Amino acid sequence: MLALHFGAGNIGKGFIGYLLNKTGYDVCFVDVDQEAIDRFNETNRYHVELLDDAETTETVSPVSALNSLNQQEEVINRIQHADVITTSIGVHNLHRIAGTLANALLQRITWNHNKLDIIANENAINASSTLQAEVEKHVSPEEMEEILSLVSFPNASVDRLALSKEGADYETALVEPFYEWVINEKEMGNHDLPPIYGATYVNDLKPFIERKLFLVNMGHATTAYIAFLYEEPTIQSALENPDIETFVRGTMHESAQYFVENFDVSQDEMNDYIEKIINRFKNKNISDNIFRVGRAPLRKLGQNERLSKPTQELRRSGLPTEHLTVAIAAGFLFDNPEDEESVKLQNLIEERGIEKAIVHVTGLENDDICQAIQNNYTKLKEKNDLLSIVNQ
Ligand SMILES: NC(=O)C1=CN([C@@H]2O[C@H](COP(=O)(O)OP(=O)(O)OC[C@H]3O[C@@H](n4cnc5c(N)ncnc54)[C@H](O)[C@@H]3O)[C@@H](O)[C@H]2O)C=CC1
Ligand SMILES: O=P(O)(O)OC[C@H]1O[C@](O)(CO)[C@@H](O)[C@@H]1O
Repeated sequence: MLALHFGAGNIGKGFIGYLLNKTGYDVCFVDVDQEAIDRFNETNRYHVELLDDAETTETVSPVSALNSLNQQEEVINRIQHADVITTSIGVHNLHRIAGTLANALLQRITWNHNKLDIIANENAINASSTLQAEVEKHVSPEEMEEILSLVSFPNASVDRLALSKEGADYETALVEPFYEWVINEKEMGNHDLPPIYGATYVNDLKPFIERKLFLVNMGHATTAYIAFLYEEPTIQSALENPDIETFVRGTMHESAQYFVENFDVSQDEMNDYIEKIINRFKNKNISDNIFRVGRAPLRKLGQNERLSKPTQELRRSGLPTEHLTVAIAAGFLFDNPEDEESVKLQNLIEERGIEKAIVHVTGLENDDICQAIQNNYTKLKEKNDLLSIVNQ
């Protein structure tokens, strides 16, 4: 069985490629990083090191790799033969592979009548549907209908902290022991293949992807943005400060109310989930740079994203958002000259002012929330004490 995976980065290697290999697939990565591609093809393997006390290491083999930029024909050929296609290239990059996919799928459906699932594993709501919409832009409505008679884009939620070693060590992915890959079975087209090892199949993905994005990703991004203000270099060093830990826990408890209110989940279950996440973040075997975790703040502060969406939903239900509006304000202060989106965000604030920037970036419509974010932005800038801002 052949699995074609776009994105040989942290999640590609440490999570998706690892589980596809365990299921019995030959994994072929498609990436744009030629050095990484060469390394895969030289050794046909890589290592996955668990961030546990034993530093358990497993080898993933056989693997191969192609370059999506200068090996188009080979990539198109593999898309036609693949049994499953997956991605983890970043949701903002999905449009970059859509043209190649469209071209290859049109060729594939003329001769290969096996059903195909294409699963985008990105931190976003319905990333596979986003990829489908991008593919749609490259074909006529009739061609898309033909493609969709054989090809499906099931949505998924992926949860595992995956990072790399310092320097360009293409051969080793570092991952926490925990993982959760949840796939919407109702949206799958091919039910004949063996289930993916370690994956969970559900009929309703919404509670899973939202729980992941609005608690794990929200909490992680919040820690990074607050850590930046406290000049802490890593998520772990930041969470050693009890004020930061208390604050991050506060954002999660606010967000959790959205789930208690809207899904079949109890307060106790949410409390347990929150404590597990905080312990994962504090894993003493991880040293996670805040600029990696906080990267791309324009995306993370966006309308349907980890911070703004739960805040909007909670306000709609009249529930508290005191912590979340501070976390959003901290996001607007995240200033990393090496991060393209952070630079754009700071320029936007400079050019249009913080008030307009908040509305523009978050899409939040409620005047009270926007005002609260703006007030908190000023207080954080003046270096007011974090917990006192929340309690004012
Ligand atoms: N690292 C983590 O802990 C987690 C990451 N994710 C999600 O997984 C996705 C990937 O994240 P990471 O693996 O951390 O990022 P990464 O930066 O380590 O890997 C992304 C890979 O995609 C490649 N890429 C970019 N554009 C491409 C293109 N057009 N064609 C082929 N390859 C391309 C890059 O060269 C890179 O190797 C993101 O959407 C992220 O939100 C989800 C859960 C956890
Ligand atoms: O592309 P994004 O959204 O920054 O996703 C990567 C982040 O998501 C996480 O899985 C959880 O917050 C982190 O490990 C990682 O920093």
